[in-house]
Amino acid sequence: MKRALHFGAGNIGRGFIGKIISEAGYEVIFADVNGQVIDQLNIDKEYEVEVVGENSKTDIVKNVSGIMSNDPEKVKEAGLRVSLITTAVGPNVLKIISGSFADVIKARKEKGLEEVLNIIACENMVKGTTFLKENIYEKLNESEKEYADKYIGFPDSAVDRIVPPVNAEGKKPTYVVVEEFYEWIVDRNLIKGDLELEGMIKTDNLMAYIERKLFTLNTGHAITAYIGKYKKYKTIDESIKDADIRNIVKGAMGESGEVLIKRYSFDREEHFKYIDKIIKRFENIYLKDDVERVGRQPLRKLGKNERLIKPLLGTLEYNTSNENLVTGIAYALKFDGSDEESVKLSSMMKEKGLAETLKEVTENSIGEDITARVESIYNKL
Ligand SMILES: NC(=O)c1ccc[n+]([C@@H]2O[C@H](COP(=O)([O-])OP(=O)(O)OC[C@H]3O[C@@H](n4cnc5c(N)ncnc54)[C@H](O)[C@@H]3O)[C@@H](O)[C@H]2O)c1
Ligand SMILES: O=P(O)(O)OC[C@@H](O)[C@@H](O)[C@H](O)[C@H](O)CO
Repeated sequence: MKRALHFGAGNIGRGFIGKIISEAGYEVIFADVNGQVIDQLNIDKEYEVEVVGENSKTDIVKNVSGIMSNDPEKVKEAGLRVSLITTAVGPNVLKIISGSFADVIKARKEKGLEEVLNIIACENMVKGTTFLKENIYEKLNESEKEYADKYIGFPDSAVDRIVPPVNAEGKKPTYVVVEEFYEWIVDRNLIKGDLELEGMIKTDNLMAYIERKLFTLNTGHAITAYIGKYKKYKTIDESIKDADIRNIVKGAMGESGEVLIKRYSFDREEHFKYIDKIIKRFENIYLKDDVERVGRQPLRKLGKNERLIKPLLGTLEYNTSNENLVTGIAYALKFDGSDEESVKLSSMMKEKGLAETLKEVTENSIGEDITARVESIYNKL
């Protein structure tokens, strides 16, 4: 049986990527720092995935096990036995785990392995695998880099499935609830060997797909969360039902859409159908997706290559409208989530003020005009 190693046995790891890989006939070894989940995977060797929506169903994912990600020997041992390594740990964690990947590559070279290994980061970021590869290569010497160039593929990917955290009474810590929709798109040109997985779409045009997903779904999702939290809604489906929020969210997705249509020559009618389908996904009452989860890590989400600022910069490039995106950014700055980055953002806003905070988190990528417009909306909240 083919084997795969997946870093991040969280929502997406178990609810999407690990499930797809297991159902493609692989044994899946999960690596995580969450001992409770790892222990449960090793006890049961399977876990339950509830697919919720109009046609709900329960799937059992089999042939799984777990190792602690911070046990270098276990990670190296697993890395020698697999042909595929994937991640879903969060963009901020990729740098932290890059050393484990470097150790696996060194061990495979020492052992003289000539089988190919594909490494795919399945994160909400543009070119996550390329970023991971850069961090890995910093830890390799010249001959190890030559080995990696020959035998290791680093294809970038775009992942899409809404998978909220769940604490269901009487369910195991490995139980996960997912929506029906899923889309995993991988850059065909960077795959080594013949990686064929049912449920994985290979493309020559990955950037278009990554930007379409991140700057449509995640742009709208974030703004739904930020305004929803401000208006004291708990879940995404409650927020998107609020007509004022819906108008701003659809407006922002449309503004970002105009940029994507110009940049990638998307068919306009098709793209706006894609937007409508995503809004319907936000309305899924069975997901009970918390606005806190969707708004988490606002410093990351206000980054210049991220879901709010990158589309806004596109509107400046193409001279198209952006008032809803600007509104969304103002609400993002108001987000009082409980995660570390939200707490940091709140203290930055208190200590430095809006203009300085925006300048820092967006790496000085938006000018004074936009900042003034954000500030004027922010001050009325
Ligand atoms: N949840 C979704 O709807 C969704 C959908 C598409 C993409 N994503 C992306 O997938 C990634 C993971 O998101 P998630 O929602 O599954 O988050 P999550 O918090 O549920 O899962 C992340 C997992 O990584 C683990 N982790 C942290 N540090 C680690 C380390 N050093 N080694 C191994 N594991 C470690 C955590 O313990 C956790 O289990 C993010 O990039 C996210 O943007 C999420
Ligand atoms: O995971 P994040 O923090 O980048 O963004 C939160 C959500 O928007 C995200 O997890 C979506 O549910 C997901 O991108 C859907 O494919």
